[in-house]
Amino acid sequence: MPITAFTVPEKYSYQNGFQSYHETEAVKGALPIGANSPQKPPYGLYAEKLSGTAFTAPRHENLQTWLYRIIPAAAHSQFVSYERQIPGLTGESLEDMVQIPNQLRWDPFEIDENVDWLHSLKLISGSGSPTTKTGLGIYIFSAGKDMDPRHAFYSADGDFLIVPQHGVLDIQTELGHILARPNEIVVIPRGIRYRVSLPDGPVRGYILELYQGHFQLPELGPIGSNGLANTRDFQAPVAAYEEEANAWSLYAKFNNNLFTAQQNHSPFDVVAWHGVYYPYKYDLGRFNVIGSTSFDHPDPSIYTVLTGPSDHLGTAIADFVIFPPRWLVQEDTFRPPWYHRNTMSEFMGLIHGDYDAKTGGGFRPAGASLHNVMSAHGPDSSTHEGASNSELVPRKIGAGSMAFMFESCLMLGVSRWGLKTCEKVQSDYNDESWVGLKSHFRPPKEENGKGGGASKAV
Ligand SMILES: O=C(O)Cc1cc(O)ccc1O
Ligand SMILES: [Fe+2]
Repeated sequence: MPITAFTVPEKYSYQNGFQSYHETEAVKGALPIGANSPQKPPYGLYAEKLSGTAFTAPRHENLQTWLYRIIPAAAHSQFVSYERQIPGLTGESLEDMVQIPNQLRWDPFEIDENVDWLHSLKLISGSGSPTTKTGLGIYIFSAGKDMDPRHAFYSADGDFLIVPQHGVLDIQTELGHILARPNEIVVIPRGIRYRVSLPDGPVRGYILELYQGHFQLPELGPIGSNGLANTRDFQAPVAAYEEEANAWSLYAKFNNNLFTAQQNHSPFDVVAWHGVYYPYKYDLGRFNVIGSTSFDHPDPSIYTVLTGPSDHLGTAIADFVIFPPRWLVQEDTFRPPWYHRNTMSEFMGLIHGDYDAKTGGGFRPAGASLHNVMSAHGPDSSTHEGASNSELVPRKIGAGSMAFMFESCLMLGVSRWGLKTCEKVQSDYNDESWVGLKSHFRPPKEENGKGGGASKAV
């Protein structure tokens, strides 16, 4: 169910709509009328353009926003390499990742209470490169401290799709405030500066960074004009600003390295903005689930919330797919996911509850799994046993659960941190899940010594 019974302070006000043209002003009259860059913008503000696509991108893809701010973003010292190492982020690189066909599963990642959001980012998997704006990166975060009140961060590498698993993220962005709780997601597009504090204690979760393009809503095809994640349920912040002449540090993630620069004014000084390039959040409880009401288990693409398309229609660099609570009613059907091998790779996480393909207990909230290109997988043996014998009455599954998948057309590499340093890889994943699967093959008895081409194994 959507999050409804939660009162939020007024600073968290939102405007609704996915890639809708929004305009918002924290001070009435701060937006110029009928022009973007007048000789003197209202109230002595500077006009600044933020481009999320090429200037010349076609209109339906073009993502730009005009900001009206107290001091331009350019007013900072030169960036220098950030000397402090962030284990699992700096020092890891997409080029050094290993590609292996093994099915991988991770125990839950622990919360590190000693670090803030920025210092908690761990690159676990990915493919491509931010330098060529290709592919994606997958990160784990777990933090127990607010970011310093005068630190701000941005990634030049791509769009962050943040999946909180534990705790509340208070995200102050240049374009306004966003509060994100587990079962909600936040997208912070490339370049937007923000600061994360933790109003409710430690946090943990997953991030998909799209180095290429931007997230879109999937096509609905024969589903029609509504369904899945509905456009109006995406929420963008309203303009909020502060004016502060103190010493600030700015951190930039640039090809997965960190750089820092200094400035003497708050980066959160945008008084008004208008455009279609902005951060937003979405409550996964609002997802309208479509499913089979006759027979067979459908492809999980029916659960796609957002897609990061490649240049090939229907093939994603990264799909964000969820497995919400839903009714299963199919007749004469093996209802959990089938056994399969997929040309796409599948990285999965669990926000809370359980996942219907893995009842054996090894896939736990805050853990993860990776089934790479053509790596065979499917229900574990206990799930197979249960689902092949259960009475097929209508059944609600996943109450209180939310699993998700980052699905990519690319072969995903795994970082040194992901494979070794984190010490969470389960060595018994195959044994626990599939190696014990038994043969149930009972061919009909041969009549007159004829028929059947089966050879007997010796
Ligand atoms: O492997 C998985 O658990 C994810 C998945 C779910 C499903 O319902 C169908 C295919 C699929 O890859
Ligand atoms: Fe799968």
